[in-house]
Amino acid sequence: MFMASRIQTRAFSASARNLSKVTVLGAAGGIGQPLSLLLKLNPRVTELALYDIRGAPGVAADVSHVNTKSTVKGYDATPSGLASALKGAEVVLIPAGVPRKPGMTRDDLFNTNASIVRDLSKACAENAPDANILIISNPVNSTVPICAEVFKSKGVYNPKRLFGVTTLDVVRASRFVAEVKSTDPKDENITVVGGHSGVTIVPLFSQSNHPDLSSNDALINRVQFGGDEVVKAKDGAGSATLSMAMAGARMAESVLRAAQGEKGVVEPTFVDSPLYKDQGIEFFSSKVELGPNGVEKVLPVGKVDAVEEKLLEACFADLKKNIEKGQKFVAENPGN
Ligand SMILES: NC(=O)c1ccc[n+]([C@@H]2O[C@H](COP(=O)([O-])OP(=O)(O)OC[C@H]3O[C@@H](n4cnc5c(N)ncnc54)[C@H](O)[C@@H]3O)[C@@H](O)[C@H]2O)c1
Ligand SMILES: O=C(O)C[C@H](O)C(=O)O
Repeated sequence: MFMASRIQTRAFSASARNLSKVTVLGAAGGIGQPLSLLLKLNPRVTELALYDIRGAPGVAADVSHVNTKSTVKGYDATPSGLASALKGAEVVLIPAGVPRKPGMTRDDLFNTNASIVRDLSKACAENAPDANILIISNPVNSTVPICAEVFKSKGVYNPKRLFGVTTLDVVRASRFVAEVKSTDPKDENITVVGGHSGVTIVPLFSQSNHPDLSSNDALINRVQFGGDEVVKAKDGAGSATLSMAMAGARMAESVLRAAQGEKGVVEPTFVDSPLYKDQGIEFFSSKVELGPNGVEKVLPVGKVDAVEEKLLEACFADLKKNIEKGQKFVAENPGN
């Protein structure tokens, strides 16, 4: 009887039993705090683990008073604190790192954020090798390949479990289109593919309810450089945090829905992708069907028009460089 119940318990994954530990690395930051709050409000999250190099216990104490069922714990900024925050996690969100100031590109963050993401990825590979890793830290086009290289070096790389969070690009696209067309953003489903910076962000309006918008240069530019609007308005105090928290929480919710057995969950995300590997592009953001094992299926980009064809060409050139820069960084700077 005892043996039978043990075997039965093991037969169900934590997710199938709806026990989901979610960890945020960089939890005390501009994104980390509202993201932690939104995760605390998500009934799919049963345990919330918050880690930062400063301030995570305080954020955890605060968020823990929200009267939802999940437990919340803030971890000390020590290697053992980080390891404990990660052990048993099903989803790890990483918004750790510095944000842009006006005049900077996301690539200008590389020198600081590459080593932060490398070191946190190492901790993930060692303590939560089977977790779904959701990378928010910029430049996403390079930090996701950095994480992949670290997992490979530890022999635990599973391309189905690594996601660059590009949700904010589709959130913005649907909002901006709704402003132009006087519609409700919830009815606007805009596909955005490529990467997450400048011209690597490619909206495919020809596939939307408004194919005419694919010749609207101002709108294309707004989607590609939407992040700059916020950086400029914050005037040195950082970049998007609140809209990003919403987008990150949506991505985490989708991963958990799929993990808990829901079929047909589709999100745009920057993943190890077969779509343009023949052109040397190893990672690409497109619609991805999620499942209990992470990436279930990378969906094709579909039909694009002549304008979008040109946008994709410009995207490929930059994206390839960004990806290779991340891979080279880990090869030359493996860290401890
Ligand atoms: N993917 C996207 O769409 C998207 C959107 C917005 C911002 N971002 C990026 O997210 C990152 C964070 O932005 P923010 O506004 O929250 O910045 P922030 O400076 O407000 O917060 C970053 C947090 O990371 C923490 N941190 C730094 N190094 C760490 C480490 N080694 N381990 C754990 N925590 C560490 C800091 O202490 C800080 O609390 C930036 O790189 C930004 O460019 C990405
Ligand atoms: O613009 C930034 O630097 C932050 C983020 O990538 C965004 O798109 O808002």
